[in-house]
Order: sequence, then C-alpha cells, then structure tokens
Amino acid sequence: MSNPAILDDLYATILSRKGGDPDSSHTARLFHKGRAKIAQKVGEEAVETVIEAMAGTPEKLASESADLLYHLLVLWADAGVQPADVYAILEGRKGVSGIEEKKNRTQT
Ligand SMILES: N=c1c2ncn([C@@H]3O[C@H](COP(=O)(O)OP(=O)(O)OP(=O)(O)O)[C@@H](O)[C@H]3O)c2ncn1[C@@H]1O[C@H](COP(=O)(O)O)[C@@H](O)[C@H]1O
Repeated sequence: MSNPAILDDLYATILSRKGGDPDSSHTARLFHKGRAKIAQKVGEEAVETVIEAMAGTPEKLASESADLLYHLLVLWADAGVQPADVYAILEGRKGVSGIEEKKNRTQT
C-alpha cells in the first residue's frame, strides 16, 4: 500500500520535532546538532544509496533511498525549504528537455 502524500506527511512530522527532546526523537537530535551535521548525513546517505545502486539489490537501494529522502527533508526543514517549493520547480520543468533546462540554468 502506498501513500502519495507520504513526503508531505513526513515533512510535517519532521517540522513538529523542531525544538523537541533530542533523547526521544532522532529528528530533534539532528536539529539540535545543526545544519552542518544534517548536511553531512545527507551526503553519507547519498553515498550509501550510490553503493547499493552499483553493488546491492533493488530492495537495499529502496531502503537507502528512504534514508536519503528522510535526511533531505530534515535538511529542507532546517533551511526553510518547503516540499511545495521543490514540487513547483519540478512542475516548471515539465515538458522542458533536460538539455534545454541546463542551457536555461547556465544562462541565468
Ligand atoms: N524516516 C525516518 C528515518 N529514516 C532513518 N532514520 C534514522 O536515521 C538514523 C540513521 O542512522 P545512522 O547510524 O546513519 O545515524 P546516527 O545514528 O544519527 O549516527 P551518526 O551518523 O550521527 O553517528 C537511524 O537512527 C534511523 O532510525 C529515521 N528516523 C526517523 N524517520 C521518520 O521520522 C519520524 C520521526 O522520528 P523521531 O524524530 O525519531 O520521532 C519517524 O516516525 C519516521 O517516520
């Protein structure tokens, strides 16, 4: 069973942990450690995701991808980025080829 709003739901849970007890919430602990630690975790989870893509199973890749998305959402929450901000960028790119999009980005 899948929930298409799972990223929004998880983001709301993550936001609710701001200022929470670092001893009872992993997310609160990450916020407590600060942006550099959260960004480091995103980097580590990205590397683990790549390793599973190259040498693991689809199941392990999916699991590492979930860890990566969770930590990325914590980073967005810490930096004041809403999932809707990212969705809007993706929406704006719909129908534009990747090559065209790169050209537009390097011109601005
Ligand atoms: N999706 C996740 C999620 N994915 C991964 N993790 C945690 O991320 C941690 C990654 O493990 P690591 O050993 O890499 O990290 P670490 O233990 O911080 O070690 P260091 O790198 O800091 O040394 C594990 O403790 C995982 O449990 C998550 N923790 C929480 N969530 C979601 O966030 C919600 C709120 O969680 P709490 O804030 O803990 O209540 C949960 O209900 C879940 O839905």
